[in-house]
Amino acid sequence: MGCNCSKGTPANDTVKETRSNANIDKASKKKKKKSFTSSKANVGGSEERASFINSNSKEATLGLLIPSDDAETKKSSRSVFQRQLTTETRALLQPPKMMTRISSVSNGERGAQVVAGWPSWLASVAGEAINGWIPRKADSFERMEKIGQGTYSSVYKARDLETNQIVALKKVRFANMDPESVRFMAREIIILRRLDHPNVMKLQGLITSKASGSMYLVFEYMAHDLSGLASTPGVNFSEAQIKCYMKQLLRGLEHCHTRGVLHRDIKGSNLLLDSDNNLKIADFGLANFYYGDHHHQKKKEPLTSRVVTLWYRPPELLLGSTDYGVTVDMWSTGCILAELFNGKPIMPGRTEVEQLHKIFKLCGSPSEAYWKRSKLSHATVFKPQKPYERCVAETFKSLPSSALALVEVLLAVEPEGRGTTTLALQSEFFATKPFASDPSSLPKYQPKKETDVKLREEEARRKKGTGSKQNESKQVSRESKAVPAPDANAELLTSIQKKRQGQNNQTSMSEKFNNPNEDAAGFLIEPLKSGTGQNGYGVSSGSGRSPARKELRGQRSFVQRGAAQLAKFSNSVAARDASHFAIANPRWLEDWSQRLLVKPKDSTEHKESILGHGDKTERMNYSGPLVSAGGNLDQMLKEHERQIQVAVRKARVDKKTNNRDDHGQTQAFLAAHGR
Ligand SMILES: Nc1ncnc2c1ncn2[C@@H]1O[C@H](COP(=O)(O)OP(=O)(O)OP(=O)(O)O)[C@@H](O)[C@H]1O
Repeated sequence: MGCNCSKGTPANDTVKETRSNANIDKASKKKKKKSFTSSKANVGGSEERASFINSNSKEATLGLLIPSDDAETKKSSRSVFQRQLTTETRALLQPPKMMTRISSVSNGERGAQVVAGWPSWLASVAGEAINGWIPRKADSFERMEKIGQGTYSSVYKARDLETNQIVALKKVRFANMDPESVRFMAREIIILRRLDHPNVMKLQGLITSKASGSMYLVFEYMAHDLSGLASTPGVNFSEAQIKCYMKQLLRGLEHCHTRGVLHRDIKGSNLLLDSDNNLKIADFGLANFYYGDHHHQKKKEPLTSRVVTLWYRPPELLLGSTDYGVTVDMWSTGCILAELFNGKPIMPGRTEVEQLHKIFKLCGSPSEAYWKRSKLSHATVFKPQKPYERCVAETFKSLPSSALALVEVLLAVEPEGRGTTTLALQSEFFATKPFASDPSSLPKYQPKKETDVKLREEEARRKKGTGSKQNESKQVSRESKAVPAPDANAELLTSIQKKRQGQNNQTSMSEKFNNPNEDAAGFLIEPLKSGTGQNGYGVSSGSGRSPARKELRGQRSFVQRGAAQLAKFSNSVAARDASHFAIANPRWLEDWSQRLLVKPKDSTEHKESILGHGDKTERMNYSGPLVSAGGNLDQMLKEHERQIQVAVRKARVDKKTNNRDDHGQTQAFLAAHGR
């Protein structure tokens, strides 16, 4: 039989309530007695010390050191990158284990932070995120090329001159130190500092200067991401390899959940791989703390439902749930598992409505009992009149039975059925042959990330002289590699960005990010040189001779190459089955019709506050209705369908005239909807 994780509850995902802010205050009082002296750290690791002299004892109490209680870190011979307080002081300053809000620190503490080199704007707004750490200096890194562009950050490759290690620097810039965006970043930092696991990206340090309005998060450099790797022509994952990646993902997630953290944006491009195939969960920009079920005594604060990239977003979030837990990450994990076998994303929806429809078509619609007990805010509109049958088994009949059993559990349409990471790790999938490969036994791949794929495609297009506009080509490449549109979860983030931009209307943020001079401020810039192989990443190294290769050859490959292409535009959108949806509440009808058709351009949409909780009121804002209020859902969906068809026809014409590839259909559709 399949795995035994169908009835799990998040029992293992508990977190202990630990220290209170009182401890932090205590620590801050201690700190007040101390003063800094500067002393240059030696290059080379363990001997390095940034002195922090206790004025009484003259003892060095602050060192550049590996957390001494971190066996894992030591074992992996990671050197240390962030100057930290001693173990004792650090323990006192640790963020509380179950923290749901970003609390401010005392004036004394803030003062100490400023003395330590943090800018006061940061210390005052995000004191807790930087507690116990002192900033690294930009000039202790040699900055190399830009390797990624996120929604609110740019990522650079760099060399840490103190350790000679290659790192990734994630640059977050704040327009006028906007407190809200600083707090968002602080939440990410606090969460990252809470986590310490080989399968979770470790925050190694922070770079800032007193003057600059930006900040860099320092991470270990990772050569690949799972999404980019999976879509590489010629790369076929074996079952043992898929198990290897899934095991690491589940272990990393188990750690997050145990520490009370929901990732809320699990997708292939956020699963980074080093050259030895070690997987780390990255990008905690949407992550938040949550209360497990055992915290009933505490009033649960609502969470926002506008998280998780659309293709990986579970039905309850699409239905407006604000009371959820680890099960949202379990759903995304199920999508990834099926995708790895399938060779392409399994539910590439373009709108929330279409996404929900795809989910119902594949996973069936929830039971009557679920609709009743869940009281989801959008249920009145989206409860189908006739239930949808589940067809996961038929759809994925080529999967090994133990894999299918796990997919069935993880993609349970009702969240309670999805179990936990711990249960998934105990499932038959991991207990049956072929067992998960050891990461280091897998082939070494050329460095290749989703962003590399995009860049390469854009470059190829430029060479071909297709003359397509930049943003169009971005969409093509995104679609062509079956990567979800980045604005699929932009609802939450656009407002942050808008805020930043709004307060700095001379130059757009992206212009600033792309200005090499501005970006380079304070860094030693790498001299132009060829051959990055010395940096120790992915060189295809005769892996054909390795035992892993033999093992791979003997195994079935599940990745259908052609499938890694564009999830092609299809007319079978929500409109097809519009009649399934009950139309009960005209207000929701109106909201959803607008949501379906209108890009939330000027949106201050339903957005969780930085304290980690949703707004008390359901609030959605739109740029303006495209359908008249009071229209019925059938009409609205028909209109949607019509617009899509017009867009498709237009794309076909464009394709002929512009000699573009067939991804143009999607571009045209996106363009028609103002995306
Ligand atoms: N440690 C790392 N090593 C190598 N590349 C990285 C690393 N961290 C991030 N990147 C690259 O930078 C890109 C953006 O990073 P990240 O996803 O953390 O930023 P973000 O602004 O939160 O992005 P998003 O818009 O996806 O939420 C990633 O897609 C990834 O390719």
